[in-house]
Amino acid sequence: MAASPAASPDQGTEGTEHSGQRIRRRLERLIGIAATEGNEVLPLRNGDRIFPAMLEAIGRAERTIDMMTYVYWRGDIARRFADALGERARAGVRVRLLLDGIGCHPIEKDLVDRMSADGVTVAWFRKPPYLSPFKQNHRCHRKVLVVDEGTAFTGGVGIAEEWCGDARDENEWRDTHVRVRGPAVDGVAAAFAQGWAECHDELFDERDRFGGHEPAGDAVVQVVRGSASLGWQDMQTLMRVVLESAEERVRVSTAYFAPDRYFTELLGRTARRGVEIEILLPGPRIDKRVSLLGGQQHYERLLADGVRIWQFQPTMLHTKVLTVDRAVSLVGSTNINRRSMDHDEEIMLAVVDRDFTAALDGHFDDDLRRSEEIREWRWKKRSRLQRAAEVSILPIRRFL
Ligand SMILES: O=P(O)(O)OC[C@H](O)CO
Repeated sequence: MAASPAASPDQGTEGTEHSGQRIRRRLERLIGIAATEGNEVLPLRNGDRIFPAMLEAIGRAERTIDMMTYVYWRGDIARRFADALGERARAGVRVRLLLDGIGCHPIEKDLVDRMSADGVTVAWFRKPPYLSPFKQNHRCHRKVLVVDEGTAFTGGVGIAEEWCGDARDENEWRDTHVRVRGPAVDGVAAAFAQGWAECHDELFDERDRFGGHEPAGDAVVQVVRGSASLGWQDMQTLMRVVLESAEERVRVSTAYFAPDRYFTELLGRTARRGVEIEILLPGPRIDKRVSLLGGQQHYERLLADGVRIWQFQPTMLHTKVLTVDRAVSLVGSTNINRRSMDHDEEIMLAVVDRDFTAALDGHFDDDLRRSEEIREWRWKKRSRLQRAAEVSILPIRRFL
């Protein structure tokens, strides 16, 4: 792990290790997926660090590149990825790119044609209109890159100009991605394989070696995949277990916060039993105001329960990160909304690592310095227009 550790003011090393181990075992038993040891997980903050790391890994690929994304839009960065993937395909690397049929709709068609001509196998995930209406609502929201079965990336970043830069102003979105090395790469690769299997006949070939992984670091990682479901699903269990296990502090930073009644109540209940709950959300620069409204209907209740809520001011906040008790971090594609919990294909890494968690908590502290807290007394005095807007989205809240 490359992050600089921050000593916990409230909890010593032993305490965080105990919390981490307890949450790890609960997750293993209740989700049924073993965590792996010996991983290196490197946090990457904003496009200035995320994109060079991804492009570097692509450039070094010798055998296989698998990439899936919900967002592949436009701009110079979109062309740079297409060039990098195409160059490797021309060099004989097997390159597979899975694009969500709705999320990636804005991609330039000639980029897709160019990549295909270079030998990249491009597949579309549930692309309308050749789709049953029952499937339209279930999108591939995962962002995954796996290179040579040994290096993986996941997190919130989309391949588009909006994500370039360092969150300095409204044109540079704030996001967090991670690079993973070690046995947890298999779980990330499986998240790609699940989507690919649905869209393409060939799942693997002789270029996949299926070798073992050398230890690459100290982090314990469980890879949790979420999939559309009518009933309870693993992503919901993951969130429920970490909230119910938290003893000291939970920090959430999420692009889209519109939980259902169950998770709203669970957040409130967790705060009422004395756990500090801090939620960081986008503010005036949010790209989808309707999503903000979906969460704002819950603010009054959450604030009354003692939950603290901030809104990030400079630009769109697009992160999907949660830390618990300075011991465990969740990072991946999952927002705290119904789309991520009920409808879409998601991936989240549960990372049991004190240093990694300290690094993400440090990012959170930095972000708070550029955020405004929502105060309960002021929120109660919000305008009638705002209240009416909150009510107006109720009929569509289950799709947010
Ligand atoms: O769904 P997210 O969180 O990946 O965000 C992508 C949005 O469509 C951006 O507008």
